[in-house]
Amino acid sequence: MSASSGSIAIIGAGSVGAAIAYSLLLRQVVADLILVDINEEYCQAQVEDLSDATFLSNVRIRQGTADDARNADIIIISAGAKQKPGETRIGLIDRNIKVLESVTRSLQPIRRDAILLIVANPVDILTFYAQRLSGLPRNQVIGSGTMLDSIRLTGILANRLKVSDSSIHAFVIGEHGDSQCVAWSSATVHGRPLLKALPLTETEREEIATTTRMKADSIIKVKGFTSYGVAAVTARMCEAIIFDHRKILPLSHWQENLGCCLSLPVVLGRKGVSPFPVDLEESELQFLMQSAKALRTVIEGNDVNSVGS
Ligand SMILES: NC(=O)C1=CN([C@@H]2O[C@H](COP(=O)(O)OP(=O)(O)OC[C@H]3O[C@@H](n4cnc5c(N)ncnc54)[C@H](O)[C@@H]3O)[C@@H](O)[C@H]2O)C=CC1
Ligand SMILES: CC(=O)C(=O)O
Repeated sequence: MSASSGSIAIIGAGSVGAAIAYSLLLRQVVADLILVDINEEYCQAQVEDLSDATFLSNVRIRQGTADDARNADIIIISAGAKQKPGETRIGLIDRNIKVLESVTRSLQPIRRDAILLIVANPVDILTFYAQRLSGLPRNQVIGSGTMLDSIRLTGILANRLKVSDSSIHAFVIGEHGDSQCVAWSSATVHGRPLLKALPLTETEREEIATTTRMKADSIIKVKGFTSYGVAAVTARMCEAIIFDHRKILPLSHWQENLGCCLSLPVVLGRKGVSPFPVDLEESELQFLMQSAKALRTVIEGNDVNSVGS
């Protein structure tokens, strides 16, 4: 299989950026990958290491600058601080908003049809500010959001049902963080309501939702970071964009009615995201409202208020 002729720039070549590059390289999503990092020596070493794997694909990988990145089809932002064990994603806001400001400034003038993918945390808040700072249409600035949580949830459910992950459609919605919730009412297994195929008590549902929500914390506690899951998720997003798959995925995007960015299912293709309606039960809607309120509180209560306004 050969890669499409496009290019993807990854800004932030740490554990996550390198894992994303590796996934894109193996999946041959585009012909050219550009890695950019403030730590140029480290970035060069990551490129050297990754280039030892390019014999498996037709992808070229190189170190670049913001000038190179601004002309890419997709620009991924994985630059920023990561959580220490026990720290919340929201706790990263002060450090990572500064990184985002500097990165988005360096990307100007940005290609008008570029898609900006935000991966750094807190991803929903940073997606909101990246929309403001980049000047791109909001549908072209997307956060990886709860797609990773949804993959984690699907894995648990598939295990219980002893079926493949791909037979299950189940979404985590809201914040990629503590206020997220599972949209149980819309979950299906091969088209059948999931709760019919797998009757779960309220307590069991709560346990599954908690395990899903806490998975990153339990990994970070031991190895200090997560990278492979979000890398696979980002590669899938890039494929959907480059090949205009119009895949329905739970991603962080602008919510006009809620005044913030959070995850609900959207259609993802070459032009970015477009809405896809989802039916939620009243209790799920309440959770979603609470999640939006939690995110708005961070935006309103922070001294990042003036960013890009
Ligand atoms: N959305 C998600 O599901 C996930 C998000 N993350 C987030 O991804 C981010 C990166 O995590 P890691 O790669 O583990 O951290 P890391 O510390 O390994 O790498 C971060 C990189 O960003 C670079 N950087 C910092 N400021 C920069 C700037 N102004 N311009 C260019 N590069 C800059 C650093 O030099 C470093 O190489 C964190 O915010 C983390 O919380 C991590 C896992 C999953
Ligand atoms: C770190 C993070 O956001 C995750 O693995 O979900």
